[in-house]
Amino acid sequence: MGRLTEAAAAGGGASAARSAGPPPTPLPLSSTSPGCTATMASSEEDGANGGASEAGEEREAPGKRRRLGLLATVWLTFYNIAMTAGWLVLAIAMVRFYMEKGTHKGLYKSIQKTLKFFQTFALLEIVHCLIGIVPTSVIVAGVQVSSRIFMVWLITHSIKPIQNEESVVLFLVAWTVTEITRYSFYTFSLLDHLPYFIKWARYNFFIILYPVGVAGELLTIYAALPYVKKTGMFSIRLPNKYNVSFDYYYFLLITMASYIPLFPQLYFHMLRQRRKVLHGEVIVEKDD
Ligand SMILES: CCCCCCCCCCCCC/C=C/C(=O)SCCNC(=O)CCNC(=O)[C@H](O)C(C)(C)COP(=O)(O)OP(=O)(O)OC[C@H]1O[C@@H](n2cnc3c(N)ncnc32)[C@H](O)[C@@H]1OP(=O)(O)O
Repeated sequence: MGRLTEAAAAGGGASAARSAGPPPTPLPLSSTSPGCTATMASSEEDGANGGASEAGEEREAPGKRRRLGLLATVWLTFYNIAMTAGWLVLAIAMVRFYMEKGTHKGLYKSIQKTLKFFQTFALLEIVHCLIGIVPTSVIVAGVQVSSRIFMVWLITHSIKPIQNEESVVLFLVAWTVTEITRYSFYTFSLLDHLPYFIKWARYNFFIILYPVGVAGELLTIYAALPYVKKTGMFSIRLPNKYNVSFDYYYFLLITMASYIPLFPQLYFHMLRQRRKVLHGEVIVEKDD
């Protein structure tokens, strides 16, 4: 497979880029629903085919979206408004906490309920993709959401001694700014009144916020390692009647290592989306 990048200069953003694009390329992974794409490899596969996922299939997702149109639009509008509001509440709580206390110590504890609620609610993003009401790649959404859920529940919630680390603030701030921008982008897009600065923010902020967030996450996991090793938490030792063993410490090391191949894929995916949406480029996969 060779990659050909064309500047479409259509200026119509993602939707125009989609309609100008060629028929979808067969995907390396089969998808699980008509509206879902299942690869991180190319942006037009992620979004531009609108969900037609198998070779030779007609574009199903646009049809499906039309059929589900009203219900899907109402639900997504509600969902995005709720998520924007949730992350705004979180942002205000963090700013207020810091202004009142002058320290980040105790910040996580004070906002943890809101954070857990809204970040867990974001699992619905995988469902949205699986049922085909958004064309985002299920793998991209899955990696993004599961790494957040992992950070919230299996790291910061479970390992109290690391809750006051500066690195926690780092990823909290990166997540919060990102999500306010992202969900308001979706909301205004659905309402057909997208201010340019929100579109610009959605496809520019991540350039800094993604590495900042990932650095915060990795430093937090790193800070958790000594505690996990000392306590043996979430680990299963032999001998036991099931004859299985699991070491959470090594699991964390493997998770940290998995950022090396996975994060660049997410980052480059976003850079491709940025070129497509802000500069109207069409990225075309062609068979040699
Ligand atoms: C068990 C342990 C697992 C651990 C795994 C470890 C490895 C992890 C490695 C990587 C870790 C990453 C950690 C993340 C950290 C951070 O988040 S730091 C903060 C900065 N973060 C960001 O900037 C995130 C940016 N990334 C993204 O936005 C995502 O990749 C995305 C959320 C999945 C979005 O992907 P994308 O394909 O670009 O989707 P969109 O362009 O947004 O959407 C495509 C179309 O779908 C429509 N749409 C999507 N969602 C909605 C919705 N909720 N409502 C309405 N519409 C939606 C969207 O509008 C697009 O439609 P069109 O405009 O018609 O194209």
